[in-house]
Amino acid sequence: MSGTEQAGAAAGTAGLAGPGATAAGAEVVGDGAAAVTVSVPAGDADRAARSVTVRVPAKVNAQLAVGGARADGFHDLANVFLAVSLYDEVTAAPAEGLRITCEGPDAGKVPLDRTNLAARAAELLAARHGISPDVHLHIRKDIPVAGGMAGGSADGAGALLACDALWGLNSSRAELLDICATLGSDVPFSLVGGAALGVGRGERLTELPVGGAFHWVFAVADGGLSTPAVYGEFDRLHEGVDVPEPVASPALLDALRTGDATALAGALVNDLQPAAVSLRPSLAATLEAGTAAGALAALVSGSGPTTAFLVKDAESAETVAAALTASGTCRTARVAASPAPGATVLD
Ligand SMILES: C[C@](O)(CO)[C@H](O)COP(=O)(O)OP(=O)(O)OC[C@H]1O[C@@H](n2ccc(N)nc2=O)[C@H](O)[C@@H]1O
Ligand SMILES: Nc1ncnc2c1ncn2[C@@H]1O[C@H](COP(=O)(O)OP(=O)(O)OP(=O)(O)O)[C@@H](O)[C@H]1O
Repeated sequence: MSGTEQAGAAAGTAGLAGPGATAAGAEVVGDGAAAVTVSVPAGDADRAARSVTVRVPAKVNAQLAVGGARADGFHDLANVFLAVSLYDEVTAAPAEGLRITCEGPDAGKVPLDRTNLAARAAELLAARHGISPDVHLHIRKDIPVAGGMAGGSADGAGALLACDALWGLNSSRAELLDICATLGSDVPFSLVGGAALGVGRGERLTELPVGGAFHWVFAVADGGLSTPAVYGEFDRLHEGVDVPEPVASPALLDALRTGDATALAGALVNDLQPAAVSLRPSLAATLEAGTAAGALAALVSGSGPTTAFLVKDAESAETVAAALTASGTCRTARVAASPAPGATVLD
C-alpha cells in the first residue's frame, strides 16, 4: 500500500464538502458483533487520544442470479457472497466535525466528500442517536475501487462498526445490519463476511456453511465499471425476455459446504457477466488468459471489471497470477483466499 494521502473536503478544514446527506432519513441503529478494538494509550484516557480500527474484507459472488428489473429500479437476486482476504481498514478517531482521508494506490479514485460510504455510515449512525457525526475516518484502501468487489461497501460497514465503538453506542447487530442495508445492497455482507446467500436486492442474508478454503486470483482492470450501468446493460440485453426468478444453485451450495473446489468451479455463475463484457469487451481476453494459465474457472466479479479465477491451491494461485500479469490483459493480479471474516476490530 503506498502512501498517497489526501485531505478531505476543503483543504485544511475539518468539515466535509459535498451534497446534502444529513442522516435525517436514517432508519436504524445497530450492534456490533463482528469486531472492534478501542485503543487507549497508556496513562491517557482522554477522548482525543482514542481511536478504533476495523478491518473489512472484499467479496466475490460465487453465484449472482439476477431477476428482472423491479418497480424501484433494483433487481431481485440470489446472490451467493464469499468474503475474500483482501481488506480495507477504517480508523475512526475523535475530531471536530466529519473528515475523511484515504491512503493506498487507488486513493485518488475515492471520493472524500459526503458521498463516501464511510461518511454516510457515520452520519446515519449519529443521526439515529441524535448526536453529531464528529469523527475523522481514515481509510487504508487495498480493495480495488469500482471493481465489483464491494470496496465502498466494506468502508461503509467498517466505519459503522468503528464509530459505534468510538462513540460507545453498543448498537445491536440487528440494528447495525439495518443501517448497512440503508447504505447499500452489498453492505450487510461486508459486516457479516464468511459466506452468505443474499436475497431481495442482496441485503437479506442467510449465512452459509463452508467446508474448506478456496483459493482465488483477481485480475484488476484499468478503470472501473459503474454498477448501475452494468445492471442497465443487463436490462438492455434482456429486453423482451421473460427473466426467470433468481434461485440459489443447490450444486453450488453443496460445493461450498463440502469445500470441493472442482465442484465449485463447475457451478460458478454470474448473470451480470455478459453485461460487463458487453460494456468492456477486453475482459474476454483476461478471462481467457486466466483459463489458459490453469485456473479451474474464470468469471467476472460482481459488476466487474475485476475478473476472478478459482484455482486449486495457493501454489497454483501464484502461477496463475504471474501468467495474468505477464499476459498484459490486466493492470495487476492479486491472490486471495476465502472465506474471510467479516468486519473485525483490530488491536
Ligand atoms: C453487483 C453487486 O455488487 C453484487 O453483489 C451488487 O448487486 C451491487 O450492490 P451495491 O453496489 O451495494 O448496489 P447499491 O448501492 O445497493 O445500488 C446501486 C445501483 O445498482 C443497481 N442494483 C443494485 C442491486 C440490485 N439488487 N439491483 C440493482 O439494480 C441499481 O441500479 C442501484 O441503483
Ligand atoms: N469508501 C469508498 N471507497 C471506494 N469508492 C467509494 C467509496 N465510497 C463511495 N465510493 C464510490 O462508489 C463507487 C464504486 O466504488 P466501489 O469500490 O464500492 O465499487 P464496487 O466494488 O464495484 O462496488 P460493488 O461491488 O458493491 O458494486 C466509486 O466509483 C466511488 O465513486
